[in-house]
Amino acid sequence: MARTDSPIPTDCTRKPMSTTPSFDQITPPTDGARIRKDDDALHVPDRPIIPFIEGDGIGPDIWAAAQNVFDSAVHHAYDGDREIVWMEVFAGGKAQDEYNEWLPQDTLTAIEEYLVAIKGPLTTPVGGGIRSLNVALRQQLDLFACVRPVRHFEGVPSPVSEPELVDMTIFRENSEDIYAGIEYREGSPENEKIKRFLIDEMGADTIRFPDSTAIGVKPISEEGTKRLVRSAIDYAIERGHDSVTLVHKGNIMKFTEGAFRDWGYEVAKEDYDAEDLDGGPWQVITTDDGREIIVKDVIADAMLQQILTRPNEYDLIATMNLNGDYISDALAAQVGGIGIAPGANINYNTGLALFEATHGTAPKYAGMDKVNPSSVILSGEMMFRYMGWDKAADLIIEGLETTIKQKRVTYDFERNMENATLLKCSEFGEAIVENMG
Ligand SMILES: NC(=O)C1=CN([C@@H]2O[C@H](COP(=O)(O)OP(=O)(O)OC[C@H]3O[C@@H](n4cnc5c(N)ncnc54)[C@H](OP(=O)(O)O)[C@@H]3O)[C@@H](O)[C@H]2O)C=CC1
Ligand SMILES: O=C(O)CCC(=O)C(=O)O
Ligand SMILES: [Mg+2]
Repeated sequence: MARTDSPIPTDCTRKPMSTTPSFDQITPPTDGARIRKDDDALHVPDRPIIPFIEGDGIGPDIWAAAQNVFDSAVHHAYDGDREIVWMEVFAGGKAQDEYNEWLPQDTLTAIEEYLVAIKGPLTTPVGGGIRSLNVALRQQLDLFACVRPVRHFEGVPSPVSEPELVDMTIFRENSEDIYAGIEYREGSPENEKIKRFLIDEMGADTIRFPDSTAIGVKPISEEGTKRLVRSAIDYAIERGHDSVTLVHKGNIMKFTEGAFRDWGYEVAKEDYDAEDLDGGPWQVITTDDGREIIVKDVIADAMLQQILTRPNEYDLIATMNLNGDYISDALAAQVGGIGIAPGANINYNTGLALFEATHGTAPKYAGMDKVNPSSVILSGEMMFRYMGWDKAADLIIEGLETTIKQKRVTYDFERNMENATLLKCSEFGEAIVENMG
């Protein structure tokens, strides 16, 4: 049985609202209009204002190549009747320069007001310094689903023998888990306090080295789990997928990851009238048009083996934040690497969506015009589909597929391909444009 509240249908005909949000330092463009959502539909004007964050490290290189592809795809698809009105907003290094802050309020306001945005990667130091700006954006905007489709493009070199069998979409819970940042440094008074509480009051007797232990907390909630699993099931219903796999390590983390599994099955039963498959716990949902969607579960370590040995048995994956982070890079490697792995951070209730590449800032390649821009380009392709601009999205896929088949590729593919032509990041973007339609 299908719920009706998402994925969000689009309506490209309605007139935009006229109110303009106020900013400290940004002047919004006057020649575009806002995307907005009401009555569960996304309303996209012909000249939508879309905020973008260029990103750190390789961000400026891949953004320049991608923006060229996006503008060309829209122009080719709609012959000048539609156009993206880009609005730069700041986070990371560039925000330090512009605002002397890592994540200015202007940026959060812009994404909230304009509803659909796209970003490049942002740097996060390990072991100290600022907490992740990527995670902060997801948490502060409550973008609870990180949606990462992974599939193979013909001709892309891969470390596995049948990469074409990989066609999965990861729904990674984006707002909870150890990413909540509740952790206490070894030796700090807070750490001591929490350790004493655990040992003296809660009877914890398995902290192996209590005098030198850092502590982290892993919050997993019923609400957080259920809204994520609901989004995955709705997506499966809407797009014709045949299974949703709940991935967890519930045998060890019984009350967090184990509860994720149980709450996931509860959603299937309570919201979609699912029935036990062969006595359970697997569930089967029958959609309004008579299709069957299996909701099943796999333990996370086994899943990392299964995606290599039986990739064709998996379709949509719903999992918690850390598992999703690991699985998305591992799966991306099977289809050619994180240079070609797109993603989106979405709140399916509010419609707010921030599209972004799966990879990071790859600092050793920054400014070299070298890396593969496909990840952010395909994130834009997802963005166009989300907006209902499928013709532009189709042109991007056509341009990318043809360019790869011509063996004109960036270093990451060229090093593993016979007789390929090595292109710079910008040249690869231009080749995609040449090959559109
Ligand atoms: N969402 C985000 O903004 C994310 C940010 N980060 C942050 O990025 C920084 C660097 O992280 P790091 O762990 O080095 O991971 P990265 O993803 O930045 O890079 C790791 C490796 O992946 C390959 N790679 C990455 N991007 C591309 C690309 N576009 N084209 C081709 N190959 C690519 C390169 O491999 P090779 O050298 O083998 O070719 C690169 O050395 C950290 O601060 C991290 O926190 C990390 C992940 C996501
Ligand atoms: O925020 C970061 O630095 C890492 C994020 C990350 O790895 C991801 O989004 O997959
Ligand atoms: Mg990651």
